[in-house]
Amino acid sequence: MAKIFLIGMMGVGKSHWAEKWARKLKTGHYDLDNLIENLEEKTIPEIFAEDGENYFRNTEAKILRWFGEKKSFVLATGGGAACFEKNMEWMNRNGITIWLDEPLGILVGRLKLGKENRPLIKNLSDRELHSFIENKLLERESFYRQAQYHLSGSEISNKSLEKILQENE
Ligand SMILES: Nc1ncnc2c1ncn2[C@@H]1O[C@H](COP(=O)(O)OP(=O)(O)OP(=O)(O)O)[C@@H](O)[C@H]1O
Ligand SMILES: O=C(O)C1=C[C@@H](O)[C@@H](O)[C@H](O)C1
Ligand SMILES: [Mg+2]
Repeated sequence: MAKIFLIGMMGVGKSHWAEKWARKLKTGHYDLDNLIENLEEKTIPEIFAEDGENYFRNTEAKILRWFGEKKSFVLATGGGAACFEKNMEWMNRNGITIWLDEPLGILVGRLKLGKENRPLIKNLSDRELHSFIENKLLERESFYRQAQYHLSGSEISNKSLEKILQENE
């Protein structure tokens, strides 16, 4: 049984790995962004546009705390979740936190193809996207660094997950 919180920048692969790793661990796989959308019955861009980012961040923090009760899961948080409402401290007290990290070029390349569902980058040109992500990484790094584990590039693997789990048995 493991309580795993995946954190890191948008596009790094939190949703992708949460699904894979939950299947491997035969446990529940959750995505904080999807849970917010289901609760609000709106897409994330709609929530940002109609209710504002503050409302989104409050809802994100509230739903995150549901995981205090759960015994086993892999949760993909949203890209900003670690950086608001003392969420990082809370996750560190309530499970294993893993920062997934990829070089800027990889993030930008992936995000170019997936702007529509991400309100913070939806209206940016490709050139603006590059500097936006670069600045956001600088702004957020001090939060992400608080995670118990930091996996970067090729370190993001099943093998690393197994090692982390062994250390936390
Ligand atoms: N290791 C990988 N190899 C190739 N493509 C990947 C990999 N990880 C993620 N991707 C692709 O990159 C895109 C972004 O991944 P994903 O949605 O998992 O990111 P995220 O960290 O959950 O982002 P967000 O914070 O915006 O929810 C997706 O299209 C996904 O399929
Ligand atoms: O990096 C962010 O602030 C965000 C990332 C996404 O996962 C969503 O939570 C939302 O688009 C905001
Ligand atoms: Mg995601």
